[in-house]
Amino acid sequence: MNPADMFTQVGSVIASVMFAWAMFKQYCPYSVQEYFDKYSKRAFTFVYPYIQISFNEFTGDRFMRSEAYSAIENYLGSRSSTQAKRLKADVVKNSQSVVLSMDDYEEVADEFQGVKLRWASGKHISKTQSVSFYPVTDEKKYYKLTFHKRHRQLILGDYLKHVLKEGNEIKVRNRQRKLYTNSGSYWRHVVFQHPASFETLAMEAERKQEIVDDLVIFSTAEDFYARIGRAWKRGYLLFGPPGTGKSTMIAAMANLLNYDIYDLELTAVKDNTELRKLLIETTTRSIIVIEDIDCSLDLTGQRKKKKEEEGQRDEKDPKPKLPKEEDSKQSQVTLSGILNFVDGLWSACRGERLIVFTTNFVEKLDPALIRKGRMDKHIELSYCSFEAFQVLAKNYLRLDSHHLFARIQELLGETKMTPAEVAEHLMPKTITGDAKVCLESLIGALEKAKEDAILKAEEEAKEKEESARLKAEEEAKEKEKTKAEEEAKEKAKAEEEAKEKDSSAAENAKKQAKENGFCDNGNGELNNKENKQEGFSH
Ligand SMILES: Nc1ncnc2c1ncn2[C@@H]1O[C@H](COP(=O)(O)OP(=O)(O)OP(=O)(O)O)[C@@H](O)[C@H]1O
Ligand SMILES: [Mg+2]
Repeated sequence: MNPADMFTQVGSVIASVMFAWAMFKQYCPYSVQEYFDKYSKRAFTFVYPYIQISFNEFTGDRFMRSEAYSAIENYLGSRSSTQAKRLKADVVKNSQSVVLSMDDYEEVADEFQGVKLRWASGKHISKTQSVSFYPVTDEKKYYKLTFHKRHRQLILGDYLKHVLKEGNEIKVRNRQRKLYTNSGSYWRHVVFQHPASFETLAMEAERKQEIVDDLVIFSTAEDFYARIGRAWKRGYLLFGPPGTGKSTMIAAMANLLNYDIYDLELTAVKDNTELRKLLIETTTRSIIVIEDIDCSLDLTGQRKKKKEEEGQRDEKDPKPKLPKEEDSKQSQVTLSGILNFVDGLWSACRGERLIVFTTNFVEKLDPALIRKGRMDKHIELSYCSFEAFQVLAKNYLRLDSHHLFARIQELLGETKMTPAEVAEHLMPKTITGDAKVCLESLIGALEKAKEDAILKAEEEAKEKEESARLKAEEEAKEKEKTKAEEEAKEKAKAEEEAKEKDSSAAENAKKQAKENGFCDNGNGELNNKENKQEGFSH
């Protein structure tokens, strides 16, 4: 048979089969067709030696993107770039790099422990159109994994675990980190691009290393936390005066661990329920930050009576930004709400999270809030030491040593200056960026700060002396006054007594006179009765 005849015959066979199929579809009852369909698929599966698994892009009814799907997408990215012919490109990491993934209806092969398998991408186009308030996706993408059934155990176990792990790692490496802030009960985000790092953080090297080790140990200790039955969370309390690097350290932490930041503004949270909702929406590998927790809420006073609070709050204390519960309908977050928030985080949310509180006044916080177990590590950030200054000098001026360093070391030992202030003096002062100018400016500022501190101390001592003198004077005056009062009292008493004595003497004399025959003439004079009688007779 020549090829032309063969093609003609094959063509006529195909045409006949298609005609028969069309007739079958047209005239056969629907139930029979369904029955036929079901059993033909079963017969096919019986002889077909491969297993297929589909991973859909969306799962659940809330249009949640499947974590498995995105992990597979990342995992297949590197394989697609070498195998697939049609690729999709996406820009990540602050527009600095391009990530490739396979386009729809592409196939790539993979190998795991000598077993060959195939991944294919595809999509279902939904025919139903629903009118909805929310955007509806008509395409439902999926990845399909095909492998021989004799490798079922290996693929369903180790291989899929390996794909998800590697995919998630790639995702973390490629993702643009985000800085979330809450506006009411929702989180809004921007791309997080803070250049702070532990290398540039001005701090004693030993303490810095301790913090870095603590963070790294935490981030790699998933199995440890699971073994000891603790949630994979850690709380940090950063405290110290303004400008000592608390916020900078948080950014450095996020950069070190590749975490997102959730900056929680408590004053914008309506109540405890809203707080809980925000917490639940946070994602894994993130740092939840509450800055200036002492100002956000009057957390120290919530357990005390209102009057006590008002009496105890002095002028130096920052006023609570948040009105009290009864005064405000805007925010009713309470200390117990915060405690539940932290404990809820510890128990309710899967995955690794850090929670960081910052404060300028650690002594004002309720001990319950910062106890170990809630805030595991307390880190004090204080005034600039010479070691911290050396880090700043290296960062700002690229200087390891300079003859002016000795004077700076001496001055830093004698006066207090925050790293923020020191850093300000190290900013370029001339176009040529002369380091000496900066160092001299710092020395000038330190000397002035020292003088000011001495003057302040003298003034304070004077004020103290003056107030002691005034107090002594006041006390002496008070003493004199009491003495004079006591003397006057005694004098009055003596006079009273003398009067009483006189009057009783007069009374006695009167009595005596009466007894002797005298009477009172109404003028206080005593007349003899007999004399009177004589006068009448005349
Ligand atoms: N330890 C430090 N190392 C490097 N830079 C620092 C350090 N401390 C402060 N700075 C510099 O000072 C600026 C202010 O620091 P930062 O905002 O971290 O202070 P803070 O402790 O959070 O202050 P506040 O209590 O007012 O929030 C930063 O932009 C940073 O450049
Ligand atoms: Mg800060």
